[in-house]
Amino acid sequence: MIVDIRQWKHVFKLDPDKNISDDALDQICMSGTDCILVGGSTGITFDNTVDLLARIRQYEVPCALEVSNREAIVPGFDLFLIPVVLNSLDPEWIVGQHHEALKEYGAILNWNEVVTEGYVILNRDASAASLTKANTELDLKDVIAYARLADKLFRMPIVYLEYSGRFGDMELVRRTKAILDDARLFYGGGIDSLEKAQEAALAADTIVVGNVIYSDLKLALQTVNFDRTGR
Ligand SMILES: CC(C)=CCC/C(C)=C/CC/C(C)=C/CC/C(C)=C/CC/C(C)=C/CC/C(C)=C/CC/C(C)=C/COP(=O)(O)OP(=O)(O)O
Ligand SMILES: O=P(O)(O)OC[C@@H](O)CO
Ligand SMILES: [Mg+2]
Repeated sequence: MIVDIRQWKHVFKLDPDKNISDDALDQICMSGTDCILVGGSTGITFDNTVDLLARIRQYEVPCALEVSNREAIVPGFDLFLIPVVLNSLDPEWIVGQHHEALKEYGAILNWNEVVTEGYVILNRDASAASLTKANTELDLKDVIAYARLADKLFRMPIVYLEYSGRFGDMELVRRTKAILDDARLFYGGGIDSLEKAQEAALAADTIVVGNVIYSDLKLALQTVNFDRTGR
């Protein structure tokens, strides 16, 4: 399947380390979201990723893997999204893991299926922030410089402002999107209602909805229904 990230406005992120019933998965996959992104920062294994992929593949919705663990690179996804944590203080999460993975997969992978994400993690309480030793004490100028670094210097197709677990600063998101020329701005964190989805969708290009799927499925499903015409 050919998938174009530039068409995505709404994405559900499913965590292979969390349980989801068949009925809930059915509703997520049939919700009208643009893509199911499979990923998480901890507890991701080859087995739980394969299991989730097999279940999602019963549906027509595009399905991408956000690679967070070299042991859990599973073939068969439509696309592979590769996070690079630009504000990590540890090179392991900027190039280290990637370097190791390319020793194994570099010669065989289909580069048309690989998309790099320039992550800026802004919630210091997120597990991804502690795992990657992200410097989350950033002001607007810092974030914009990281966004330009991703967009102009490294020509990454995605800048991802990550507040995982908390709803972020929409003014910062809006101002970051405004300086991007080519990259798409992904926003994720704390979207747990239609109102927040609407607000985030006005500020970013693509909104990512994760945790609320597991805490309140009904509210999660409502996030798909924001007005797409005003942008
Ligand atoms: C044959 C075949 C399968 C071919 C394809 C092979 C392929 C695509 C190879 C890619 C090669 C490559 C360069 C791989 C990169 C390897 C890798 C492990 C990179 C590191 C990625 C990284 C920086 C991970 C750190 C964690 C992170 C930023 C994860 C992103 C997702 C995220 C933030 C999820 C939030 O998680 P959650 O659990 O919800 O967190 P909270 O609890 O805080 O909410
Ligand atoms: O889980 P939430 O807080 O919705 O965040 C979504 C996503 O950005 C996590 O990587
Ligand atoms: Mg999560």
